[in-house]
Amino acid sequence: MGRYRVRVATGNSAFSGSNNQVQLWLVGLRAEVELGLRLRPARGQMEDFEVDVSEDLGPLQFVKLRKIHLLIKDAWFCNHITVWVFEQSMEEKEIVFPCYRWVEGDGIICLPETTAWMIRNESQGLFQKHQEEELKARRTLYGWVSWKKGIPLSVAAASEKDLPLDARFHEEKKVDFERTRVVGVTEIALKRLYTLLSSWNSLEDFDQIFWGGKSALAKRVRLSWKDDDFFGYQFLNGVNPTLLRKSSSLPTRLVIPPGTEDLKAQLERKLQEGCLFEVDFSLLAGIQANVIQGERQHLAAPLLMLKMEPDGKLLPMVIQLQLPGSDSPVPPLFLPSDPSLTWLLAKAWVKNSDFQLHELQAHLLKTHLMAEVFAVATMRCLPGMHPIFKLLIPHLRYTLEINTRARTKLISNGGFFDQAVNTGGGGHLDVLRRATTCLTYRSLCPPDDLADRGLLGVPSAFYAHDAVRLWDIISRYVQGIVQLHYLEDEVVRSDPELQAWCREITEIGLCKAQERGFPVSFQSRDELCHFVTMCIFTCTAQHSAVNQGQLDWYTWVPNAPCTMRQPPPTTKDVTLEMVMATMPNVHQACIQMTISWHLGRFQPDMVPLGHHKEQYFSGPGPQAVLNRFQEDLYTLEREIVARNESLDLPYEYLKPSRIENSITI
Ligand SMILES: CC/C=C\C[C@@H](/C=C/C=C\C/C=C\C/C=C\C/C=C\CCC(=O)O)OO
Ligand SMILES: [Fe+2]
Repeated sequence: MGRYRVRVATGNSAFSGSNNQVQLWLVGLRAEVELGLRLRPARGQMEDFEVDVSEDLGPLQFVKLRKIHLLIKDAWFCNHITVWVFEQSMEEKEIVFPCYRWVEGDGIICLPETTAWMIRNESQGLFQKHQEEELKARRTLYGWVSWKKGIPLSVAAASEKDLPLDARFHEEKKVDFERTRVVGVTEIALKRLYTLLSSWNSLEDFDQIFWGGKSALAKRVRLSWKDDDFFGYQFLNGVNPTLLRKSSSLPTRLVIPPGTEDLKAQLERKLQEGCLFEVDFSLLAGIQANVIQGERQHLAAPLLMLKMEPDGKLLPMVIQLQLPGSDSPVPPLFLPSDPSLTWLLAKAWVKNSDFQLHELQAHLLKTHLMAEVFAVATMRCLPGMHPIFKLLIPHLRYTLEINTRARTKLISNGGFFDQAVNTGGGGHLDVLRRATTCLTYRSLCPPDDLADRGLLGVPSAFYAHDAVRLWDIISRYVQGIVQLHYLEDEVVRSDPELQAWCREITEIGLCKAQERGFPVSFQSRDELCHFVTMCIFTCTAQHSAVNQGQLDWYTWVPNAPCTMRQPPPTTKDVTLEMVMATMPNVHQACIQMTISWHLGRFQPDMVPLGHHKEQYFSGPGPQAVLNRFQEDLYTLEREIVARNESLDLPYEYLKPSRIENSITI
């Protein structure tokens, strides 16, 4: 018995309130009581009321709530219920029941109090029963589907409309996304009209469409894209810093033609000096090129060799556009000393190839699709009261919807890849399949990946430096939360939901990825922390590193052509006509500009890394861990700002204030 003050907190997004009435129960260890209220929750409001309860409820464990509609169902977004307990001769006690979900229909929803997982063994099985019922319902809502064979599984949803309401964009996000889509459609139409009667036979003609959404750096790209140091810089700190690696030997595919022995000597000297680097696009070899409006497109599988200069500049030394083969046992090598248009076209082929592997491997597969596997497995295996659910859920916001939209608009039949990209038309799916077969756990963990690629400690590798710093900061945050909940390794080993989550990711979502280093169980807190750190890093920092740069590096189309309309050159005699016949046409270039702007622009409702408002945990312990996380991020922010001040090209993509807390675009 005692007096209770109850606070009902409603979400702040549009339509979060409800005209339906809400009924509440307090459920204690010894009894439960219906509060007899009929509340109409209002958007953004916290509504308090007090009740005297005659029964002895015992320690509160749940709040149950139900929305009652007379005529019209009106969904309600409940943030949380907070209860203050006034008991005789005891100071007031605050108990929080997190929700952060839509309440639809008229079913009863059970909200465990925030520390339930820690006391689950003393609750006469009440929490266990709740967890089982919750996961049963979630497994019905969140199903797996194989969208295309040979790539990670996705959420079962033909379009975003099929997703559960809790996975959908909130109104503000949806309106913004649709508005910019309309802007994009309009922009493409206007550019087509504007260029209908104009020429398209010089590189400067791309200026005719170089308006609309673009950044200051995009304007710099337009001026500097032909420069070799600007070209090389992008493999270190551009939109795709994932392919560059330090050479440990001359690649076997690099067949040196007779008469170019001095090139071989230069390469070997740079190798000996430890400053030879390479980017190998062999993954593209043999991929079927797209046919766009009846016009066959073309693909290459380049190898690029670069040298790291003492001043930190990375300069291209040689480009081989195709693998040696029976029809071309000694493919031509293109050099900086070649005629300028020849060398420019060879570099354009490298950047077109980089566009393919960036968008499909680094961006879609290694961030979006990985995050989707984490999201579906989390919803299917971890109950809301589980500490790893609480840790991860803020980093999974909106991901299922943006990925579903990508599958229906970008990489679908007739989508933008089919309309304007030379791996479109089905080749893009083969690239995804090949990339999936070489997707290792190590490649998703920067300390391992950058060590394997020889990029640790390289002064001008700003992505590498910032990625390792962020990994360490996120790792400390994860360890802080894990150590509050798993007091020893045995607790990890004996947590059935956690072990099921691990298996569901590796064996189901990633289609038996244990052969590529992914775990099928966690044997220690360290193993758990490493994996969860990888999840959060992938969903936040890594996506920021490979998504934001689309606006900067892809809107000046010649810097990263989305398609190539003629075969790669086999001689050094390249004319401007050949270059312009190869580069994307007006329509393809307009699509590239618009999509790059749409996907790379700053999201208006973005939540910066570590600054989500939802409070899934309560108490001083978790709050101190989150505070430390935010402090560490702020320290890194200041470090990066200070470093960037001395740079001609500041590296901004891993500035914590620019990293979104989840993959939403
Ligand atoms: C290869 C894709 C890489 C990563 C996925 C990407 C997510 C994209 C998700 C949705 C984008 C879908 C469509 C774009 C929407 C509008 C574009 C604007 C205008 C297009 C004109 C038109 O609609 O005809 O990560 O960011
Ligand atoms: Fe993205």
